[in-house]
Amino acid sequence: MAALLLLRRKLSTFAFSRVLDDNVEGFRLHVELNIRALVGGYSLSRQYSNRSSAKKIDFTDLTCPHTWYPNARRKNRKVILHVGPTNSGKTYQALKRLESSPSGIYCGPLRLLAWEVAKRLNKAKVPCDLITGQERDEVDGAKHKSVTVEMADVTFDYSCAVVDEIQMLGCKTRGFSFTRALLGISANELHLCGDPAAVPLIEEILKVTSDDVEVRHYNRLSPLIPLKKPLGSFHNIHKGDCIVTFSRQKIYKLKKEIENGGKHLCSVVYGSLPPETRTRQATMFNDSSSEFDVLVASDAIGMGLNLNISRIIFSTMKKFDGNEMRDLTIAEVKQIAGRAGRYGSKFPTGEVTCLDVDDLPLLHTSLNSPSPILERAGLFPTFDLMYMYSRLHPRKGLYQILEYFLENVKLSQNYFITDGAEMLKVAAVIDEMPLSLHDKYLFCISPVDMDDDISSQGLTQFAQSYAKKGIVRLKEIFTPGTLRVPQTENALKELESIHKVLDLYVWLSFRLEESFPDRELAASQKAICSMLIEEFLQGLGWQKPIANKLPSRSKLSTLLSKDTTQYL
Ligand SMILES: Nc1ncnc2c1ncn2[C@@H]1O[C@H](COP(=O)(O)OP(=O)(O)OP(=O)(O)O)[C@@H](O)[C@H]1O
Ligand SMILES: [Mg+2]
Repeated sequence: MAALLLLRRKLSTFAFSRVLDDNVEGFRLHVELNIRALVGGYSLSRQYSNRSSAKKIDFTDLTCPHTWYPNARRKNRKVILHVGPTNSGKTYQALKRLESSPSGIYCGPLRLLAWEVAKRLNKAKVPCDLITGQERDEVDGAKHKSVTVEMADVTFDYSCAVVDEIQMLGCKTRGFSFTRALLGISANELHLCGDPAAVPLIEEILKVTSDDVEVRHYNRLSPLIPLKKPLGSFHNIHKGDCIVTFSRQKIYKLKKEIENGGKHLCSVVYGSLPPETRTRQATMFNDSSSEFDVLVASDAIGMGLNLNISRIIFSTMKKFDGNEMRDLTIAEVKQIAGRAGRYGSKFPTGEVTCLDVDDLPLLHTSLNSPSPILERAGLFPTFDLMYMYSRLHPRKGLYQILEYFLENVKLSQNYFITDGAEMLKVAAVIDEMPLSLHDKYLFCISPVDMDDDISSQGLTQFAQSYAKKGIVRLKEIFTPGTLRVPQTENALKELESIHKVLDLYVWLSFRLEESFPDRELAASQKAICSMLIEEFLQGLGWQKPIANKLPSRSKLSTLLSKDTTQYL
């Protein structure tokens, strides 16, 4: 951990899984602009102006979340649900509409998808910004935006909006961001793409809005064949195969094993890999002139992505979900299997199988069953509700406020409360610091991984410095020029964590610009981290000489010895 200095405070580890992505933009706009938000039919500003009547408001009443979005409620939105199996052209049709609209927004669940859509629109001469928690790639004259769903702006008026993978509104950690997009985006046309299992719930939720809802059903565009035979041995791997497994150790083990066979080089994609590395690994696999013709991946590839995969091979049908090992759900199996044989790709007929014969029955039954109907959508109290509540209870810290809301919240039958465990972990650490409620909240929704020691210590350090001095210089915590190519898998994990800390700095720099002034340095060091990780990945297993994949060693060492943004 040579690169991270002054990380003094060790945090206790928690058993919860990773929770929140970035949704601060939405919340901040909420605070600034949503003073007219309606709670249970009352105007919050009117009620709030009078303390005694404010006391009568039950801020934990979340039974009418559609009233939180006055802009969308003023519209008579035309909502089109594009539903069907994977690879049926749902996103394609919605994007065609987006492309031909005078202004619009695409909201996706993954940075990779937002990136793919921005690239596609710009290529089609429709200028499109790419906005994620840690990126603002603005294009001259753009009236379109491609964003990760947490960044959707619910105060802006669009001609057309697309929310992809809408069934994610049932996700226990990120569901509320999809619900917010569903209820809050103000657009003439709102296109929702996803699994048919979400249709009844969405229709029910939208009964209380004045939207017109139309459902369009799609069929698969090209066949997906579930094989009766398992792979059996890695000797049977061929070009275009993607082996799916769920732990990073297993990913590296499989990559080594396949590469040591001497026939194939493997790209890898998994969640904690820096997003830019994931993008490059996926691009390398997709590129038919590249020697990386096999993919080893986790379920990080499982949603909406168009990759040149001919066959998906499940190395296991079980996954650790933060608490226990469990079988993959029907929806997960279908999503992952659906990456094989994408229409219009090099492999238009897809195949799917397992490594082990014992796993085949679960694969086959999952592929033949409909996904269970979604019963409820995620919801989370908005910052302004918590803020109003805090004004009446000034002694309570953010932890107590969050806990109070999570325990007392009232919901209609269409909703469940999103898991607040990650936010509570952060609140427990920063509540004693002299920070405003809003700043504390901001740290709570930042993309910190509190289960990762280095990442959580980074957050603590940033919050402490910010509380004490109001300005956080990156060099206080990080020494540029000390990053090295990892030699072991542990060193690799450490580098991934350092990347997360740098990523957190960039994220904070977009929200507290003056207090986190070293965005460029953090971004350049992030880029170096991902190159070093890729260098490590290339050094694994069997080696073929590879031309021009990365900067040469000498170029890399020049990069490492000075601060640069050259590779951003
Ligand atoms: N009408 C079409 N003409 C040409 N290409 C198409 C057409 N429809 C779909 N495609 C292509 O087929 C592939 C799959 O389409 P798309 O990504 O829209 O499927 P999807 O139903 O959204 O799948 P998923 O559920 O996995 O997200 C994409 O590469 C897309 O560009
Ligand atoms: Mg799609």
